[in-house]
Amino acid sequence: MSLEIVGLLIFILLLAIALLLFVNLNRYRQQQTKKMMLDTYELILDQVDAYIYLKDTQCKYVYANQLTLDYFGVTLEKLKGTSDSDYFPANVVDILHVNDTKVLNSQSKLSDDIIVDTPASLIVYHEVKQPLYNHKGTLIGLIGISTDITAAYHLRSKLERLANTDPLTGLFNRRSFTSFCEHEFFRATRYFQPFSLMIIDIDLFKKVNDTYGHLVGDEVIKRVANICNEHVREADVLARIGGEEFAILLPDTDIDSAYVLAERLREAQQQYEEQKTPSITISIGVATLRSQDKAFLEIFKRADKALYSSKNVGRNSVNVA
Ligand SMILES: Nc1nc2c(ncn2[C@@H]2O[C@H](COP(=O)(O)OP(=O)(O)OP(=O)(O)O)[C@@H](O)[C@H]2O)c(=O)[nH]1
Repeated sequence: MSLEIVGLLIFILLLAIALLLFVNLNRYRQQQTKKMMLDTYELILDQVDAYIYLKDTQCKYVYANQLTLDYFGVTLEKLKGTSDSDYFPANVVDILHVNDTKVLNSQSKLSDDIIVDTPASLIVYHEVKQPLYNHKGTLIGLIGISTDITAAYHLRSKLERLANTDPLTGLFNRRSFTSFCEHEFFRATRYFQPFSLMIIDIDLFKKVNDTYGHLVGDEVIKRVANICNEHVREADVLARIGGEEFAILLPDTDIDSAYVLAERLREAQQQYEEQKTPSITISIGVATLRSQDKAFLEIFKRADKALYSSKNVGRNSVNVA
């Protein structure tokens, strides 16, 4: 072999080595860039104030960001292959599993509020879950993002309570009472069950205010609210529906039983007031659901008419319409 050929072969070999090095270096650079990008994404996900996680199609965890890992008290390695039953109480696991299955089966997005109520705490999460696909478009699991909405939940509950209750007595107000009654009207008519209604009014209350002042009047209102409260059963709904006017919704109660309850309440109030100054009495109107009633308002109007009759016969009495 001539010297030129050997030289040429060495040159080709060196060129091939250089090319190989170049390709490998490029591949290495690409891998490094990819790793840096992944590290950056992980860093970002770990700093997001939300629980982010991936589950496979068997609902087993494959990834979770740092906030989730801290909450579960595990490392990423330990998390892999575990499921919700390792971290949540049984009732919560059931709900989470239903949601996961829905997302995987329907392959569509789902959002829900989850209440995790344990003896130690009550935490509310808003979770959004959606199916996860690989590059080929095959379903490989789901991605979930949960945010802690406990503070908003408490605020919403408080606002709801404020909107539905009377501040003086803590009883339901007229608005919420009406909605309970309308619901009960449809339930009772649908299942052919009885229900009755009592409207209770403090007698000559204007005189109490005029003689003793509004603060004493308010105390009297609270007294009546307390006596009513002591006489209602668990299923009954007691509300303050006006200034000195109360109402009790009595599910599964016919007119005779409602009358007996109303008489008992009137007597109890009278007895309680014997030693009080001012000493008040109450009048009550009672009505019950009739087959021809088309709306709750018809029962309410009859109970109001019965109350009017109680006032007309000299107050401190119960009447039925
Ligand atoms: N203290 C107090 N008084 C109230 C409140 N809401 C309404 N009232 C008063 O309740 C009184 C109701 O008076 P009326 O409707 O004339 O009835 P009444 O004096 O009870 O007479 P009868 O119902 O016919 O027995 C009015 O003086 C109202 O100002 C309240 O929250 N606190």
